[in-house]
Amino acid sequence: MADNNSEPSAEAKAGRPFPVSWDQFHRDCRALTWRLNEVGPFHAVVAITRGGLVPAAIVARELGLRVIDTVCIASYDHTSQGDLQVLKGVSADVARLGGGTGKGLLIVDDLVDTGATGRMVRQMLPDAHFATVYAKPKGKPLVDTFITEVSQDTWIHFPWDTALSYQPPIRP
Ligand SMILES: O=P(O)(O)OC[C@H]1O[C@H](OP(=O)(O)OP(=O)(O)O)[C@H](O)[C@@H]1O
Ligand code: HPA
Ligand SMILES: [Mg+2]
Repeated sequence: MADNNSEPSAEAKAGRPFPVSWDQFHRDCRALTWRLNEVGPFHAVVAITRGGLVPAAIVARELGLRVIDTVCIASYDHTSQGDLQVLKGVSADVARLGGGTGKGLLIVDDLVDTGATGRMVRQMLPDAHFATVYAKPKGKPLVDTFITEVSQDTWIHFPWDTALSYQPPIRP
């Protein structure tokens, strides 16, 4: 935390860190796919970029899906949430596969936090199945299938955003 007169650091604002390794992420994606396998079959995967690209690749591999589209949305600059920007919507081919409402399509993202991103994609594809690997309580009602819930004051550190570094001992 910074001194009394200045803003708390981004890390402090983000609360508890929850680091996720590549191994853990892969295992959680596989667990998600086992659940999705009970719900499908799906015509195609729609990944919410960029974070959804990594689980979408793993889920698509496990479910034997080769049609993968993206919805490109940006809102966070590291831990600061800004206005949502839709940079690209669903492609015409995949929208047609989902009959215009997303029926039979699988939307994948790494997590829901406030739910703002998920809400926007649900408006585009109301009948699609929405899956995330992690969910915080505010966003959870928007998701059809997820694997791990973390508290709202937790910040998930994904392996593609982090690197191994020295940690000082708890007792100096
Ligand atoms: O539920 P919300 O509060 O909307 O937050 C969740 C979204 O935030 C992150 O994306 P971000 O906008 O950081 O872009 P990125 O995927 O490119 O990192 C994350 O990947 C989710 O898509
Ligand atoms: O907890 C989070 N971790 C990484 N990116 C995020 N975007 C929204 N919430 C998070
Ligand atoms: Mg994202």
